[in-house]
Amino acid sequence: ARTTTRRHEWEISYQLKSLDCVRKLSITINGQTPGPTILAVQGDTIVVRVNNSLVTENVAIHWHGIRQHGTPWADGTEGITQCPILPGDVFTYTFVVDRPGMYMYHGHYGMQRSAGLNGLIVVAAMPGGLDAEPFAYDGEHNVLLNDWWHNSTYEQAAGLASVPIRWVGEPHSLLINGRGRFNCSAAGVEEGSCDAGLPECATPVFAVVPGKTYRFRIASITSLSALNFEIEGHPMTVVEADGHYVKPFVVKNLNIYSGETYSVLMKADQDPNRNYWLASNVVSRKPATPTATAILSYYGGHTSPRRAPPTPPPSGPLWNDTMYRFNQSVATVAHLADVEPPPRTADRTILLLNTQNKIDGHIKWALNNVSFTLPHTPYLVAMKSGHLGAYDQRPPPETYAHQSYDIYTKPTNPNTTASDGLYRLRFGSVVDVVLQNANMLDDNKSETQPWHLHGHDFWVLGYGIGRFDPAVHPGTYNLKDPVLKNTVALHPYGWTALRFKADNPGVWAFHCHIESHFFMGMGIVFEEGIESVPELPKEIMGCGETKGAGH
Ligand SMILES: O=C1O[C@H]([C@@H](O)CO)C(O)=C1O
Repeated sequence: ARTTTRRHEWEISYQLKSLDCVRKLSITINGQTPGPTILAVQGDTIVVRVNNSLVTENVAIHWHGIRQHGTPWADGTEGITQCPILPGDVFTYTFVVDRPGMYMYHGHYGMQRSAGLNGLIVVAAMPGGLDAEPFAYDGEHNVLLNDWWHNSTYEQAAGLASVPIRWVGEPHSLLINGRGRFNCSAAGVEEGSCDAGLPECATPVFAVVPGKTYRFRIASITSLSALNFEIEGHPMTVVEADGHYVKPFVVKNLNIYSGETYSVLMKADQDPNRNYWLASNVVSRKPATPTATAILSYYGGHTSPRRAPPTPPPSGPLWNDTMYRFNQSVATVAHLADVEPPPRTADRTILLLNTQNKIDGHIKWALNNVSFTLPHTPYLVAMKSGHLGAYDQRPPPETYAHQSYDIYTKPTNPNTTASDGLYRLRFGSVVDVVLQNANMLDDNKSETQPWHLHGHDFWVLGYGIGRFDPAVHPGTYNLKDPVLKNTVALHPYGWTALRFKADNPGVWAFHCHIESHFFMGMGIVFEEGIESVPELPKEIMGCGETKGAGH
């Protein structure tokens, strides 16, 4: 079959945008946030020439869910796979989209993703190809969900690094396809900075033809929030998650964590003479942000497509109903047509205890009591060029005191250490990772963490609430039809078990997709097959110990 090379020329710049009607300095691509949607067909090569016009700020862009087989330098993770792109510089990302599905891209430097540097990648299946959809639909819509703050990400970062911490707090708005509606008459809105009449923040409208079936491709790029998405009066059949077809199941509303994508099918079979709400609500953390809405409108119906529906917008499930969300996680298994049974056993198991900790009074997150920091020389570059002093050579711990650690109480000694050491995996080996959640620094508090792996999809073997027992729980793993994903929820006080093959030569991040949590050290890095990575492009070098080696 014929594939295409799709070329994009992007200019990254700061602009004043009013995504929720409140003016804010935002990072844009060709003047837009969200950036342009990359449309492709399975097997296509994507070429994006990124021009950094941020003037005083570096940049790097990650292609979330794209595995980068053979192009590990194009993953876009600053400090891991490349040096940042300097102001005024141009960097070209070239990679193949080898699986159909819904993906995204976003900044992976500092907290730029939260400043607006994000967008969608939609990869269509090759018609009649091996990965053709095992379902039919008449039309499709894309939905990009986000959360949004009015203060700058620099202010947020400074707050997170302060003693005492100034936490980012709940978002000011939720966005649907980059649009939200802040209440301009609310307290604290600066005079003249909010304009409810701007077309930029007009409520999005999704139009459907009566009787037809639609595929909604839904992605969450939130910085913090777990969301619940609902189309009023229209049940949704979940058919895809993170680029893999799932055994169809019907939901009234969908829980979606940052970094996840889903496709759902929706039948336009309701009264066409009125409109319906699409609603996005915060779940898992106590909401302090109004519902984001869009409008579903039927073509030919006797109403204006912009008219507000006659009913109140769906408010979502109870925010703290953990089991409601847990059950959706468990229900997400592979479609018969997309079952790729995992290896029966793993060569190596890494148990990762997720804790909130402190270093010199600064609040951090740690895995097995190590809080992650990025090295100044990207691992990929350092390892290929023999700069072994560029990062901590001691491997981080494989496990924690899982028999004695009490996940239900706050850490007795919250002090932790920071490291930029990484996990080196034997090429081709099968690796299990079990994430264990625990109580945070405050009593009776444990939060959902969405974990994202670069360079691979992993099988989701199991979930539990409570303490993971390595002698018992592996016996309960789903080895029959586990779904392959790149992002997965770790529920409060719960555990999540994953398996993947270390078969993609390169260096890959595995981290919490909450922007501020990664900033606070909540991640690790894997290396595999570094010896078979070919000569690196010079353009990824030029920082840290490779100063002078770049362009
Ligand atoms: O990392 C976090 O910090 C805050 C809080 O624990 C401290 O203010 C919070 O809710 C997080 O998820």
